[in-house]
Amino acid sequence: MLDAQGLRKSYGPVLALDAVDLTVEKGDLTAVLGPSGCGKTTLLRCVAGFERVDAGTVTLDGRAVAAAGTHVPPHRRHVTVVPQEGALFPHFSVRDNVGYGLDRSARRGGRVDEVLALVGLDGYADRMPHQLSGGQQQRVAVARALAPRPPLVLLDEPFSALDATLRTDLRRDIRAALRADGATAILVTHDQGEALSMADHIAVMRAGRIVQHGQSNQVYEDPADPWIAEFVGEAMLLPATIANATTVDTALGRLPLRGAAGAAGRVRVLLRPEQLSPTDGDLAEVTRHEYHGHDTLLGLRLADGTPLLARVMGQRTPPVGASIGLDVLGAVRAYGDA
Ligand SMILES: Nc1ncnc2c1ncn2[C@@H]1O[C@H](COP(=O)(O)OP(=O)(O)OP(=O)(O)O)[C@@H](O)[C@H]1O
Repeated sequence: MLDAQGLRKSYGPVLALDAVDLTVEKGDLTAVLGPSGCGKTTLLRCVAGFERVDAGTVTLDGRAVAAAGTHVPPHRRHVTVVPQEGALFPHFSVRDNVGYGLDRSARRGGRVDEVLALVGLDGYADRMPHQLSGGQQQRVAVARALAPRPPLVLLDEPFSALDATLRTDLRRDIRAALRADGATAILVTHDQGEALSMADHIAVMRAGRIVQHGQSNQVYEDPADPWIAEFVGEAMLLPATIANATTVDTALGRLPLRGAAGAAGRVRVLLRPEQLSPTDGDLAEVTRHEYHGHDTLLGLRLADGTPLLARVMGQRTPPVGASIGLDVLGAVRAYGDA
């Protein structure tokens, strides 16, 4: 549905996009995930047509909308945007906000009620925006973006102004609404949890480039480099020595490698806290607890001083000061830049 190739965009001396490629299949929700200032919003604006690209092409549903000598303006790209805060028309009812971009036959055909139901706002059509909570306003903004069945919906940090509890429900409901409507969407976020819980695919962006693009679980389990590993979740990078093609020696013993060993010799391996499971033994000392309700992060220290984290469920939490052994679950990814 979207094929962007070699996008470049500078603002004076700042290179905001540096040869960005991004493809999104029909019906897919792709998160563009990256830290502040990496170019996410610029990428959205180039796709939507609010910015002209300096180089590269954007093809939407088979049609070139940006290329050398071509710049199709935003209203002719038919892409819709859900901004950070809904930007609803304050003097229009919910129905009129959602129906704004629709022709008369679509409005009469019940599309407004259909998309309001999809976002969980059955019965709200006659309210005014100021009679809605922040979360409900964002739901209306999503309904409005879905209503004309655009080729692509762009969600620009749509939940960032909402509190944490509300965000969780909204993510789930908006993901379900996009899916039920068969929409193709890009979600821009700097929130790893949001990207992982909502998106089918994640494109990780750093300093104007997409540094990894894959299925969400792949990006989390098999990050392309240590920076991505640390950016998408809690990561420990443990010094290790390649033992053979399939295993590596670490302070936690010999561990199976995920993928090929690559370079021989000294490496670092990626461990996630949920891969470490406490057992009987005296490999590590528990130094602290970080309680999260559904689980606890244990701060650990190995005999050589190496700090580690293990994520455990409540009933198995060893106390601070305890000596424990550690089982490592699953394989580890090695990085050759030790
Ligand atoms: N209109 C502009 N003029 C000058 N520089 C800009 C402009 N818009 C963006 N930039 C710069 O381009 C770079 C990328 O900005 P962009 O807003 O795309 O990042 P972002 O990843 O969306 O950040 P955030 O998450 O903070 O919104 C930044 O260095 C930013 O300062």
